[in-house]
Amino acid sequence: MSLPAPILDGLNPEQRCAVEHGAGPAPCPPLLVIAGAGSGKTNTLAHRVAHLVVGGADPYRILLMTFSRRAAAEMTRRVERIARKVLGDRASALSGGLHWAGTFHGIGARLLRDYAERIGLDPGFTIHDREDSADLMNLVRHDLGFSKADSRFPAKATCLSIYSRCVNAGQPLDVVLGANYPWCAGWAAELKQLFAAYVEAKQRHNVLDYDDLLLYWAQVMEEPAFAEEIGSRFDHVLVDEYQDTNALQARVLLALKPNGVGLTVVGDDAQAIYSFRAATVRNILDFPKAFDPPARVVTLDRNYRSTQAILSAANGVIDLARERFTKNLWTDRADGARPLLVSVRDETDQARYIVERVLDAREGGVTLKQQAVLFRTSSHSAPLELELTRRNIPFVKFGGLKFLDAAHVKDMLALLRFVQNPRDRVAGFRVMLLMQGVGPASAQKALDTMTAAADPLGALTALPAPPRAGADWRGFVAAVQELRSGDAGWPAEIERALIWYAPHLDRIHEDAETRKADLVQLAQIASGYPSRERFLTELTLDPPDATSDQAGVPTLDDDYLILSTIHSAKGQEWKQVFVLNVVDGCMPSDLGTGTSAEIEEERRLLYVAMTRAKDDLHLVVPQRFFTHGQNAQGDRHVYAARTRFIPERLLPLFERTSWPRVTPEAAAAAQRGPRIDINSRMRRMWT
Ligand SMILES: Nc1ncnc2c1ncn2[C@@H]1O[C@H](COP(=O)(O)OP(=O)(O)OP(=O)(O)O)[C@@H](O)[C@H]1O
Repeated sequence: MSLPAPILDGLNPEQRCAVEHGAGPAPCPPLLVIAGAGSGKTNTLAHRVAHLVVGGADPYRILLMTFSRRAAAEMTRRVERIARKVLGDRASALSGGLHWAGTFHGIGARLLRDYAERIGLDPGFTIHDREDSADLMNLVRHDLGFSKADSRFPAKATCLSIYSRCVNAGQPLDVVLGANYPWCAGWAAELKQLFAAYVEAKQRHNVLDYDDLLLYWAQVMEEPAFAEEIGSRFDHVLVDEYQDTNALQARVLLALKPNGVGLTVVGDDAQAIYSFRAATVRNILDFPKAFDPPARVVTLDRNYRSTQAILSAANGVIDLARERFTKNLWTDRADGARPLLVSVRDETDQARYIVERVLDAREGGVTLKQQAVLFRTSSHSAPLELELTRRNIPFVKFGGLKFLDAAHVKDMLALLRFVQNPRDRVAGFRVMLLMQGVGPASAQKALDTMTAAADPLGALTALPAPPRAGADWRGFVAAVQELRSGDAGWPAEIERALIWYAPHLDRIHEDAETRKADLVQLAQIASGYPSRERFLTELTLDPPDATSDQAGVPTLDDDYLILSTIHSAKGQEWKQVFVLNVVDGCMPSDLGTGTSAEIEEERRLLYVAMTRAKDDLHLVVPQRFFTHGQNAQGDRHVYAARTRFIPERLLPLFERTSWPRVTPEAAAAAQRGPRIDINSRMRRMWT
C-alpha cells in the first residue's frame, strides 16, 4: 500500500521522489535529500515516514533523529495525521507516536541505558549538562593544582570546550589546540592530564556528559556484534538537519547502516550554522560517496515560504559564499516588496522602529505571533525588551537564558539527580551547600565517604550530622531516603522535594515567591514524564528554552511577539521578520571573525535569518552603539557599518530607508520662525 493519489498530489515532483524512494519489497537504498530553506523539508520527511508506515513498515523499527525534541514531536504529529487519513483506526500502532523519534543525544541515552549492563555501565547513570560538566572539570582542575591564582591555566569553560571539540570532531588534542585554541597550546600536557582525570571522575560518580552520550554510543558501535544487533533493531533510519551533525554522529550513523540500506538524511549545506559545536558540513557533502553505488540525491529547490523579492535578496547574500553546493531557490509566489534595509540612529531607535511596525502590522491583521525579531546574540535584544515592556507588548524569547539555568530550578533538579544517582558529586555538592552549617569541607567529606562505600545512601545515613547543621541535615537525609524509596510515586515526589526545598529557598532568595512560580511550572513539566529518570534525562538533553518577561510562558491563546536568536529560529517561519543589528561586529559577530570558515558561517546565519520571512523582511542597521561601562546618560559611542555580507552590488535587491522619516512638513518647519546670524556670534567670541 502506498499513500493515495490525493495526498501525493499535494507534493511537487521532487518531494514526491523523496517520499516514494525505495518503496516496495526490495531493500531501500540510501537517500540524501538536499532541501533548501522553505522547500518543504519537514513536510516531505513526514510524508516519507507516513508512506513507509502505510506501506507496512513497523513504526517501532523506524528511527528518526532530529535536531531538537520539539522537532521530533512535531514530525511525529504530522506523520500520525497523514497516516490516519489513510489507515483510519488501523493507524493505532502510531498512537503513542513514533517510538524511536528524538535527538541523537536522547536516542543515545536510551540505547546506553538498554545496554548498560552489557557494556559495564551502571544503568542508574545521570547526565550532566554543560554547566555541571564545567563544575566537575573545575573540581578536577583544582584537585590537580592547576587552578592556583598565579597560573594562567585555561578557565573551566575553556577546558570543557577543548575537551568537547576533541571528542566531537574526533581530533587529537594538539590538532584542536593548534587550530582552535592556539593560546592554550602551551598547556597540552596538563590538559591531557586534566581530561584523563575528568574521565575518571565521571566514571567514579556514575555520570555521563553530553558528549559521552555520542562517544559511548560510537564506541559501542565499534564492536561488530553490538553494531549488528543495534543496527538490526531498525529497518529505516532517517536524520533531519544533517548539515548540523558532527563527525561522531556520522560515525554512529554509518555504523548503524554500513551499506546505507534504509538510510535517509535530509539537510541543506547553505544553512549549516553549528560548526562551533564541531558540526561539519562535510557529513552531508560526503554522504553519497560513502556507499557503493552512491546514495541517490534528490534536491528540493522550490521555495514555498517567501516572496520572490525576499528570496532574491537571500539568494544574493548566499551567492557570495566562498563554497556552495545547493542551487538557488525559486518560487512562483508573487514578487512582493523588496526587503527593507532600515537605517536608524541607534539601538533605542531600532527598538522604537520595530515596535511601531509591529503594532502597525497588528492593526492590519497580522497577529504578534506571526511576527518575529531575530538577532545574532541573546544580549542584542535588551533595548527592545525594555521598550516592549514599557509599551506593554507581550513577548516570548527563545535562545536566551534557559529556564533550567535559574538557580532555584537547578537546586531542585540537583536534589532529584542526587536521589537518582547518589554518586553524582556535582549534584550532591550543590544540594548539601544549600543547608546552613554545611560548608565545602563537610560536604566534601560526606561525599568522599559516600563515593568509597558500596552502598552510598547507607553511608550517608550512617554519617554524623556536621556540627552546625543538626536538624537541617537530618531533614535532608530523611528527604533523600523517602524520595529514593519511590513511595510517593512519580510525579508526586516533586511535591515532597519541594517541601524540603521551600525553607531553603525562602532563606536564600529575597524574591522566593516569584521563584516558587517557576517550581510550580517545573512540577507541571514533570507530570508529562513517566518516571524520574526519563524526566531528568530528557530535560537535561533538551531543556525548555523560552523565557519571558513574565513568570511563565503565556498560554497558547495569548498573542505575543517572538524574540529569538537566529540559531533558535532554525526551521521556523513568520509573516513579518525583523533582523536586529545588521552591522559588522554583530553580523559577523566580533567573536566569529577569526577564520574565513567562521565568517562563512556568519554569512549563512544571515541567510537563515532572511529565509524565515514569508512576506515582509526588515534588516535594521543602527548607525551607532553606545559603549558599555558608562552611566545611563553617557554619550560615548562607536559608529557601525552595514554588514559586509550586503555589499554595494547587492543594494538594488533591497529598499533602503531611514527612520524616523524626516517629513517635508518637519523640514519646512525648520525653515520658518526667527532667524539669527550664528557665524557672526562665533567670530565675536574672539574679538
Ligand atoms: N508541496 C507543497 N505545496 C504547498 N506548500 C508547501 C509544499 N511543501 C511545503 N509547503 C509549505 O512550505 C513552507 C515551508 O515548509 P517547511 O517548514 O517544511 O520547510 P523547510 O524546508 O523545513 O524549511 P527550512 O529548512 O527553511 O526550515 C510551509 O509553510 C509548508 O506548508
